[in-house]
Amino acid sequence: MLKYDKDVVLSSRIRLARNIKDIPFPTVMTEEQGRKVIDLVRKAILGSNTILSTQFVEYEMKKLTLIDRQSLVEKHLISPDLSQNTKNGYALIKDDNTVSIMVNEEDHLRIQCILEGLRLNESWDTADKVDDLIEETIDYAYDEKIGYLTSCPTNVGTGIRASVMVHLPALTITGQISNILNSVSKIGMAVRGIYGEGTQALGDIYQISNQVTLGQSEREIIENIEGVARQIISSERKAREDLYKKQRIQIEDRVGRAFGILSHAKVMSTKEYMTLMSDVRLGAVLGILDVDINKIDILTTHIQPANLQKIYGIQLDPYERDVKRAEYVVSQINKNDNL
Ligand SMILES: Nc1ncnc2c1ncn2[C@@H]1O[C@H](COP(=O)(O)OP(=O)(O)OP(=O)(O)O)[C@@H](O)[C@H]1O
Repeated sequence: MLKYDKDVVLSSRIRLARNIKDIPFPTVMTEEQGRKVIDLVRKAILGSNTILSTQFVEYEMKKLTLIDRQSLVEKHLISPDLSQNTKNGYALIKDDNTVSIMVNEEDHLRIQCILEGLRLNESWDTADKVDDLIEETIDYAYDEKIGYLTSCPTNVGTGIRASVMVHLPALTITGQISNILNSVSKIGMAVRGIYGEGTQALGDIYQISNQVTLGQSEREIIENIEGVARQIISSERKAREDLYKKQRIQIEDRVGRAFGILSHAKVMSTKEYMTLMSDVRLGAVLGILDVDINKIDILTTHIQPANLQKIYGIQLDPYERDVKRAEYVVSQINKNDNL
């Protein structure tokens, strides 16, 4: 069994939405108020007397190139929305990339902690600590009865979104996926694509999170998502086992073909990579291929458009990117010790 159920769960994320008392929400605040929010958050973290003050790096959206901002999105360190806010968007990101504090997104603060595998409780503990540190110097907009006040009513209360990013190739191949996702939606969970709201589920990867933030404690919300994640993990594992038992040749053929293309292609779009990667990841978990899934997951981040251009250090048009992507994937796949 893989550590933290990584055969199915790529990562766990906790994010907290917070606003500062007496400053209007980002949608209606002035530029000066936006600046003030940044100053307060900087002081709360970088000016604190804790080890955290030395571990965070600041990123001001307006000072970053489009590729740099896009790369942060591709690494899940900031949201697509924040990357587009070149007026007063700002982020503090921990040097090990596990914690990001997004400033002037939909709310003044979005604190997120992402860890590999199924580790929602650990992510919560970390996000909670950062939240407490900020609260030492900042007064949050908080109502005794309702809880934390947020820009969008769906986040009011605890302001928490707990999510898991899951890889579900076998449920997809066997056609059980729509039933599973429908039942998940029916019990009040949101199902999103790999880059969050409004994005596609590329590579059979889905993000499942809570919709409700009010009337339940943070721990209860986390327990619910964890419970759903555990059920999905066991359904996916069962589907993988059944599939491999009943259609051994077909699965080996599918995995082998995907690996063949990934190791020999000359031109490859992100979408094609994601489809093939899903089969190779499945093949690795089933033991058909001797490939480390941690390395596949790193490769999946590296081949995204902005990250690829950062790796090559040049700006590339879409076709050039497809050529370089194929070149990069082939070099990494064939580097056996590395993959
Ligand atoms: N479990 C996860 N692992 C890695 N990244 C995640 C995970 N869940 C969400 N993300 C990333 O966080 C970013 C924001 O996602 P999303 O829009 O779903 O969340 P949100 O900011 O909490 O939502 P909202 O603004 O709707 O309240 C996206 O880039 C998404 O890929």
